[in-house]
Amino acid sequence: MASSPTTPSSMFPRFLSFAYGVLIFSSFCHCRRLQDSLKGLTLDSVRDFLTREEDTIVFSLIERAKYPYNSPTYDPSYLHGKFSLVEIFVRETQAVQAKAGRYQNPEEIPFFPNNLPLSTLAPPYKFPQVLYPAAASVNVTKTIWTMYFNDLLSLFTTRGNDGNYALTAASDLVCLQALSRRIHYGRFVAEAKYRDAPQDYNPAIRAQDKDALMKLLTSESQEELVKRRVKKKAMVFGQDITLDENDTGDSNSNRTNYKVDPSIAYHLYGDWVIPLTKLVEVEYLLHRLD
Ligand SMILES: C=C(O[C@@H]1C=C(C(=O)O)C=C[C@H]1O)C(=O)O
Repeated sequence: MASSPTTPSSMFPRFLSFAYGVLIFSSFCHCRRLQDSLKGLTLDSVRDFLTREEDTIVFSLIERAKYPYNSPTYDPSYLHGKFSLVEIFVRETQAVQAKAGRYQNPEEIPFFPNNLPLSTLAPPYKFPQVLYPAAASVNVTKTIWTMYFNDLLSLFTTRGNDGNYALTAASDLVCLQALSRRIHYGRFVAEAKYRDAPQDYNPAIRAQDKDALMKLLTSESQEELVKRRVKKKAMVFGQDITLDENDTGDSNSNRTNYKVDPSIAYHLYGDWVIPLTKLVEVEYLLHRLD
């Protein structure tokens, strides 16, 4: 028996139910995305954050590289006291920032938490609390401080002294804060990874097995991508721009002089930023079942 012909009018209800289905499905996806973005915590969203932080870090290094090393900034004897100019600058600036509410945001961690004013001028803001409270206090600011002054600074500044010590200290603080925010974001990365696969992480957490945790959270391909992208950002953001007489500014020439050597940016990430982020991830996960 021949089947009845499919007329446009008989297709219409089918089309409607199909469209309705698509609508329900897409609003379900939208709700999921909305929930995720409200929780702010998917591996994609934390990686987006880290990508944006790369810009801040590369720009902060470029700004610091405007000044030579300026050693009196770091030498306590320059002020005839116990502290260097940079340490006093950081302590006092962070105290002002604490008053303005900077450390209400769980992404922000001060370098010198003692001596910060207890009250803030800013009324409290309800930042999403997505971290596991017992694990949230992981803190590697001391390691970042030592790494920055002992290993990093001399790699991307020229030798010399131009007297701009206050500007130098101000640029150092911006670098330190950007590095610290990125590295301590490892807590959020770890939380996202844990929520994706608690069954994979729980045995290693119970055994307090740091090596197993390190293995679970490591993605070598992602690390390579990050390092190459940072190198490229240092090339693009830090190139000297010169205009010839007839240059409209549209062409991409003059890519040879960089304000910060792109391979230093690559190694900064490979040798310090990524390993410290992973250290933070491991330390966070060790307390994820406390
Ligand atoms: C941050 C992550 O975890 C690890 C650390 C990475 C980093 O610091 O860039 C990259 C890949 C992972 O080995 C991630 O997976 O994105």
